[in-house]
Amino acid sequence: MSNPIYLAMDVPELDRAVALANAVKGHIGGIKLGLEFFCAHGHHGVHELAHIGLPIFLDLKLHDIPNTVASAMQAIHVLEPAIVTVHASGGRAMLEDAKAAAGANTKVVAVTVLTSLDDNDLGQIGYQGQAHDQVMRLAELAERAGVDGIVCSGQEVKAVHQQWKRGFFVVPGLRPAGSEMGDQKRAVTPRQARDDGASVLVIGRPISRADDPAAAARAIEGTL
Ligand SMILES: O=c1ccn([C@@H]2O[C@H](COP(=O)(O)O)[C@@H](O)[C@H]2O)c(=O)[nH]1
Repeated sequence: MSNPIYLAMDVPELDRAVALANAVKGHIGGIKLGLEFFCAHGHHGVHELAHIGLPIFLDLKLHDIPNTVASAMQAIHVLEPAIVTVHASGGRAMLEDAKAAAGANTKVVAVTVLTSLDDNDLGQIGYQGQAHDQVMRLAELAERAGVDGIVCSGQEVKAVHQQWKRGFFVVPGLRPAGSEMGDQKRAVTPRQARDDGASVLVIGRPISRADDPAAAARAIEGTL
């Protein structure tokens, strides 16, 4: 089985990002580039990291009207990303158009409820009920719309996996036992997420901010 760990490359400087990727590449299965990286370094930055030879996950969390999201998907097609994120709450038509515009080798995954939100936060933005129920609802919408899978926390992935057997599940908000939560609120360990059916484990700060990122990545890999 291939290594499910994707390193979240949330470092602002391109040379640091390349150095970090080179340091840990033997212990990860892919590289996740988010908004921070893409806004700073664009296509050039993606090419620089693609040279390392690992799959690239563009975590752009696209969320707009269907035509705009489809156009954005076409614009990043040339980068041949393995995975791209869109927001499930953009609605069914947006999800369908995003999938139709993506390349055949790109998985489109829909972000359900950010792992930095808990039930209380959801109440503040007007959602009734619990994060778990909202994730399940949006997972059903994503499956019907024909995208490849969803992004959810490790607290929901087992239930989603039972409901959507062939789905592709990206799980961020992972924390090895004893590490700092930071802004993550629905966190589990990488091992638990993997055991519960995660396809991809997104891990950032526990590796990128470690004194020895390669040792941290190797230690997490060893727990899987
Ligand atoms: O619900 C979500 C969706 C995306 N993310 C992203 O994952 C990483 C997590 O980084 P850590 O440092 O391991 O917390 C980060 O790039 C987020 O943008 C998420 O955390 N939750």
